[in-house]
Amino acid sequence: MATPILITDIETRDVRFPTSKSLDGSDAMNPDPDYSAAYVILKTNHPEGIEGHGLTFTIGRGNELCVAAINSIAPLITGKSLESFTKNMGAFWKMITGDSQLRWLGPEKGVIHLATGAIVNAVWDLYAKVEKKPLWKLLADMSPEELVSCVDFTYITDAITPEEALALLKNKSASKQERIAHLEQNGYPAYTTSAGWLGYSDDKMRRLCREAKASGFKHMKIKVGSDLQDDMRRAAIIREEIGDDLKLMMDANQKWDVDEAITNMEQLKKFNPWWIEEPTSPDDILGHATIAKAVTPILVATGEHCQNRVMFKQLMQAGAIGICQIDSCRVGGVNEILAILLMAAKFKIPVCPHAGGVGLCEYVQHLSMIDYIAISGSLDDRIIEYVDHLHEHFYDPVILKNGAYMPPKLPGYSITMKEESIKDYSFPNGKIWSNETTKTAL
Ligand SMILES: C[C@H](O)[C@@H](O)CC(=O)C(=O)O
Ligand SMILES: [Mg+2]
Repeated sequence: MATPILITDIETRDVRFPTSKSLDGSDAMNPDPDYSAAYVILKTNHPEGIEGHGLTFTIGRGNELCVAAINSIAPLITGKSLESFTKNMGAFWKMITGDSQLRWLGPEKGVIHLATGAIVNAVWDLYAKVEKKPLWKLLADMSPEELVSCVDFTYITDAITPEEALALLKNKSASKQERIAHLEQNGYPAYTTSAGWLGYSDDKMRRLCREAKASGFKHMKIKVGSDLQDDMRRAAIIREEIGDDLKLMMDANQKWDVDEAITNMEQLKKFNPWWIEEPTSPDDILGHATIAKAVTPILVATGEHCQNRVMFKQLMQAGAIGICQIDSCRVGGVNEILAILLMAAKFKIPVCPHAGGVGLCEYVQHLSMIDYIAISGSLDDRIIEYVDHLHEHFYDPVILKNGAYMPPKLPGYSITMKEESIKDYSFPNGKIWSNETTKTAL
């Protein structure tokens, strides 16, 4: 009998990139983000030294809280075998989120859930590396029954039951190989946000629009929500650069009240946006429904701050979203994402993941691919966000060809950061942060 693979130790790191210096990632609500990762490494006794890596994304201050929360969850998995989790991934997830004392900190929301995302994703990374498959392939090779068993249906059976999920997956099962072949040939379509960060000058925006168009993107997103006149001016510049053929999306990052969102979109609709993202508070389900009704045919998109599957369920049931933006670590990792993908497929809502952050592009490509291969079976109105920052810090960075994500080939969840990067960007003592010029510039 093979020796069980044990999780022998868990290491955590606080890694921060000073992106606020160049205003990369800036928006109306978050004008100076430092893209950061609460990073976790699962050490094992695997003979080849395989480790599980995961991260949860924050924008700087407070990253240390996520690291502390990861350390609080760590004893739940330390000393246990990988197999004890993988034999029933749904039970594994319930064990993590159901801890009777930690649960009080959420439940399933906020810092503790962000930390859950990092740990759960690290376990999936380890699982995929041990199986020598990229995560999307590990999931694609699972039977419908195995996929369903990864999901905790607690609180969502009024929207989808395990039996319905199974039927949905079985329906797509026979044609999985065709879709895998399509992805390997053409990739998964992407859109870029990199031209439209709020802090960029008009000249920079114009240059980046031209570059993005030349590299094959058919969709672009800009930030709105600061000052309406400024939003109109910037939208006009972008439309001038990209023409009428490319799709334009707008992201208000929760800046508006419900009525304000409706009146502002009345003005901004002249630029023909495909969707308005996070028009108001992420917790306001009925507010989103009101906006969605008022701004149609513009779609309402949200999800990057949607804390769990229950909120997604309500957004879908209320007809409040036209686009579902899963976030790989805001909710509790791969298991909960599968629950959301299944509900989105049932409600026929396209999933276009959020990826504006460090490592999020690396993560979400796997999620959209499994959605296409095994769950929704469709690419219609589905695109993955791409931001052109910090990929050089990962061992297996995303590969885009002609505006599409190519399926990752290396085993794991593509989230392993280079040791040198972890060391240099560790906060507050890494080289980058102890360097006086960095401090002065911030
Ligand atoms: C602070 C982040 O960069 C945020 O603006 C990302 C985002 O809203 C998106 O990518 O969408
Ligand atoms: Mg957004």
